[in-house]
Amino acid sequence: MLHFHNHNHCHIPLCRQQPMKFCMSSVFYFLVIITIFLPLIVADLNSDKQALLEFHAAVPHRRNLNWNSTNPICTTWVGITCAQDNSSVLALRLPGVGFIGRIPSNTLGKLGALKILSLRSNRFIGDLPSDITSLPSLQYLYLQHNNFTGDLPASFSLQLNVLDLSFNSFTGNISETIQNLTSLTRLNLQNNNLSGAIPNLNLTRLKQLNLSYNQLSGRIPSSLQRFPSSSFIGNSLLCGPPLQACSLSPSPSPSPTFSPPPPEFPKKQGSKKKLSLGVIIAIAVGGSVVLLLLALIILCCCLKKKDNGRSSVLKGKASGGGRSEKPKEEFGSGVQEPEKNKLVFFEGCSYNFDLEDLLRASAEVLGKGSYGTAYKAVLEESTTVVVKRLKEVVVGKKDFEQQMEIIGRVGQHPNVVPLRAYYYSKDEKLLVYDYIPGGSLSTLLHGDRGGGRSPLDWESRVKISLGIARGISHVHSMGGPKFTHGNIKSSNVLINQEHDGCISDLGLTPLMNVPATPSRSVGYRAPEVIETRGYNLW
Ligand SMILES: Nc1ncnc2c1ncn2[C@@H]1O[C@H](COP(=O)(O)OP(=O)(O)OP(=O)(O)O)[C@@H](O)[C@H]1O
Repeated sequence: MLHFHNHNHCHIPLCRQQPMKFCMSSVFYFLVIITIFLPLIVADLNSDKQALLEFHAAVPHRRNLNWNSTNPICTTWVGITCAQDNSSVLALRLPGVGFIGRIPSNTLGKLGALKILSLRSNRFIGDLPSDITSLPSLQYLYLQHNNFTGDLPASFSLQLNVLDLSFNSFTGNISETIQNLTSLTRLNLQNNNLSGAIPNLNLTRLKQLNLSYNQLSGRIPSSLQRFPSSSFIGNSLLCGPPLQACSLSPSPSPSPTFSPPPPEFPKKQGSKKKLSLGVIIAIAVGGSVVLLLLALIILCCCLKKKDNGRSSVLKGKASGGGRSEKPKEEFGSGVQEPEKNKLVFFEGCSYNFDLEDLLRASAEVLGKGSYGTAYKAVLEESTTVVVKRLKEVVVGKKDFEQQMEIIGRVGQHPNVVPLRAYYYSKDEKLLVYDYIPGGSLSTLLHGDRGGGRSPLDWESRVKISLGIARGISHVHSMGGPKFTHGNIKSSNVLINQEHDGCISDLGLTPLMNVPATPSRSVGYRAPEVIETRGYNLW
């Protein structure tokens, strides 16, 4: 790269003839190279840092990001992921941190190695600088749920894998340049003000497309007809499969072939028949009955919807496909004051999402326990957590927070599943744990009773039991004299990557209105002694 040998000053014969001079000139060139190129090696991170500081200074925000020029960027700055050798910033994830305002160009657009940019759920306004969308290494761009305006940028990084600009106020056409994004797997532009025709996007890797709720018009290109109608609904001027067929005659005069025939009203003049009184009464009675039935059905639907309203938290995206509802509508009173009711993260937790992100995540029910329902929630790439939705919490906010503080502190042990965050409001109490992919000891022992199941060997049982014992011992030594796990059973023992047992769900009993099991709150008793409902013997 340096092409040192091309510089005629130090070709080999000369060096042989003048060894001393050669040495001196070598040292000189070496120093020159170091002086010139060493700063270039670290320049990447420094220039990234500078660009981030400029962005930070220019855009007001609510949450403290700890972006202090004296702190190391890769380890202390919130939302930053660096390359392994700390040479550059690879990901910037700052969803829901309360940014308000425009993104100035020449700030984030200078992060030359950036692969992931997530600025979802903030309050950005104005144009999206094109230097961001065309960042050369950018693969994932999440800018949904902001208030960007102006035309969609026309230049995009050719590496883009995911482009989500949904729920903004972008105007203008969808640029044909999107056709060049051959790596694109997900394109979400729903709920903007985009207009014009959809370009023919022959993108074979594209798996998810959402252009719904814009003002797009014309025929859906054949290359996109493989997507469901939910990808296009809410664009009244759009036609062709999978939506309704296009009218062949665009002229205002209705075409006899393709326009629906006008409704046939009885002609006053032409009709000479008069209805008898009996028929009129029958129609009136029948009509009233139908109306009454309709009213009843609507009432039932409304009541059912209201009932399901609260339990729709975290279910919203589980089915995928259609237009996603705004979480505030789903969540009801629990998020009416987002400033006050926020997720509380414990110290040392590297997660960086907020309540809205959590509610928007696709979720799957893991199971319903005595304390509530556990969901597996998949946030952005590589972030999977378990959200436990507590029911029948009987203590007030202060006691709840105190107990959380103890659980958070006690959970710092390899054999305890750590509680990462919690959320408390009048109507909603959520706990966020790491997702442990190994599943529970209960499933390991009792799950899949098909013929092919081999029982858990003794070595594993001993290892898991020792892990549980270490976890419990730690809980007792750290939690103080009154703090116990309170609900030890095999579904609350999860198997970590080292095939070790980790206890979860500790310390919840004092919060709940669980059926009276007298000895639970005062200390550990074997589950088969105190458990009044079904239990698993291991
Ligand atoms: N952090 C986690 N990672 C993976 N799976 C989990 C996690 N937490 C809970 N689970 C699993 O989710 C399911 C439901 O768990 P949950 O704790 O809600 O109910 P439970 O353990 O059956 O009863 P209880 O509410 O009395 O603890 C269980 O199968 C459990 O093993």
